Amino acid sequence: LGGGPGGDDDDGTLLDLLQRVQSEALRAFGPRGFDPKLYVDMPLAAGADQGAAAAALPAAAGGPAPSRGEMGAFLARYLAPAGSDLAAADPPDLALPEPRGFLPRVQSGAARAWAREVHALWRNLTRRVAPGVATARHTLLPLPGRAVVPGSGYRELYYWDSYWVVRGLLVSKMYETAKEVVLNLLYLVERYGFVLNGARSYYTNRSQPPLLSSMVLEIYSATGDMDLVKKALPSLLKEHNFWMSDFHRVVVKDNHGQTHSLTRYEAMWNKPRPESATTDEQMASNFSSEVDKENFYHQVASAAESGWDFSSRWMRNPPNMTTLATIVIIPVDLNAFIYKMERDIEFFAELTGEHTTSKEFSETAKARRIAIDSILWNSEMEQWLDYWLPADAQCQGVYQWNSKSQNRNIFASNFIPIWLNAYHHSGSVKYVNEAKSKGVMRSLKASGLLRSSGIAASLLNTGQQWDFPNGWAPLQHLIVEGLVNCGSAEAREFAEDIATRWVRTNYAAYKASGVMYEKYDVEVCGRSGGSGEYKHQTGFGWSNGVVLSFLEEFGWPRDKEIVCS
Ligand SMILES: OC[C@H]1O[C@H](O[C@H]2O[C@H](CO)[C@@H](O)[C@H](O)[C@H]2O)[C@H](O)[C@@H](O)[C@@H]1O
Repeated sequence: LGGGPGGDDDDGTLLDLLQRVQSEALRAFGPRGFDPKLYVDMPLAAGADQGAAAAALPAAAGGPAPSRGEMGAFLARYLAPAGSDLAAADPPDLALPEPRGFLPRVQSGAARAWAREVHALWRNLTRRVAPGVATARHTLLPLPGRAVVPGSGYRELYYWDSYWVVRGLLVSKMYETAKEVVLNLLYLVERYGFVLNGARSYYTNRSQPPLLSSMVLEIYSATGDMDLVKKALPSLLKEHNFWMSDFHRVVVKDNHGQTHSLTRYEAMWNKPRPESATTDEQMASNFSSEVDKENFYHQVASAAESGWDFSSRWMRNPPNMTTLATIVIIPVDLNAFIYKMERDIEFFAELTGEHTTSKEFSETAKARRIAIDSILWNSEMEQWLDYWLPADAQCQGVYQWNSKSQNRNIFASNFIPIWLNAYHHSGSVKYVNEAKSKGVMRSLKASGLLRSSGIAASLLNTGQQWDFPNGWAPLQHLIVEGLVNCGSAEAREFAEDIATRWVRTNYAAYKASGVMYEKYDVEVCGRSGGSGEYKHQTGFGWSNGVVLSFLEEFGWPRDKEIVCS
């Protein structure tokens, strides 16, 4: 733990320096509006020397706080602005005002005008890492191609965000840019053995929800690009190995004596997250022993690997953040994503003539499907539930399944496996059959998650951002697409209803503020989401991708109102 597989030792010292800068900046500028990530994203200024910067840092911890002026002078002299090592890059395939064949079923003038604006936003989010960026002077990692970033303070490429970015780029017919995004992620797998949380040296200790194979599949389905499939397959096998590693793997024995392998999130890190070190250290001050602090940091970084950072989903005692227990939880969504990855690999291997691999992955996927159904499905609630291992689990042994260990709290993730419907390349096998889909739909309708402006992440308002009343674009999309793929008219109608609520709130917020948000408050149409450890972000890659996908899937008739109802 603590190293990160990138092994960029020289970068460790740069990060040490930037973390010290972060804590001194907090002392100098105060907590109001403080953005800890800003400081670890700063490159060394041209000509500045790291040793000299370390020596010149205004105050040593424990001494008097530097003044605002001293801190400002230090930053100006030794560090360059965050983001200055990324250049804006015109996407080669952004046709303005709209590409040929764009959203043919969007007939409402208001919806269409807005969709064009969202389409144009890809230009603001496309970047290229500046030439010569190297880890000795930058925490930004070099990438081979253009990156599409989420927005605001998220100025680098992110893993799971990229899936919805790619979906949106495909609606925008930006096939070349979509492929470049994916080639960057494949490069990260080749360089680090897995896709990093994001393209920064401080993200080398963890991944994010694994959706790379899904991105390749989407691009292949839109373009028939076999070159991409051939290039991707070896990296996908490598990525699969990463998720199958001993530390991610958990074995549970069901009540019939059958053992099942499933997967959990676990970061290779037990220190404060550099991008939020001041926050993590403050929370860890509730623990007196070093061991407890390290365990806490480990749970925090593992929650960040889940993409749900942070949520009552990972807390033993919500809303108490110090009770995070991420690594003893077998998450529903992670296992659904890996099942999908296994099916995709099966398909790609078949396409490229690697029949043995294809067969092997067909078997692996079948075993995971049985595991998900045996350990995570709850037939009484008609949802899939996260499974909690014993508190002291090292996850090395075999755990006996116990119905009481399923977490009965309601989260949007409990419904994500319906997304697996009809994603089998054969198109004929549904992950969830008709009767089960009906049950899941019934359960979702009764869950309390669906509010006037979309699906909430959870029912609990903890002040964390992946909890009530926040709704997130990826969660709406996975559920809506899952419902569409159920195949029944009733499911499609329900899906369209959720999509309509979501599009309206995104539209209203955009009209009021001119920006797309990272998340929205599902209780109030047009209100962005709040809470959590950082201030709200705009831009925003996955929100743009999801509204474009919804508009493509359902269209927007001339007479359908787009303003909040
Ligand atoms: O800086 C704090 C944390 O921020 C990231 O998480 C959030 O933004 C990501 C980019 O949009 C998104 O993928 C994630 O789901 C959000 O919760 C980052 O991924 C974390 O690792 C980081 O600690």
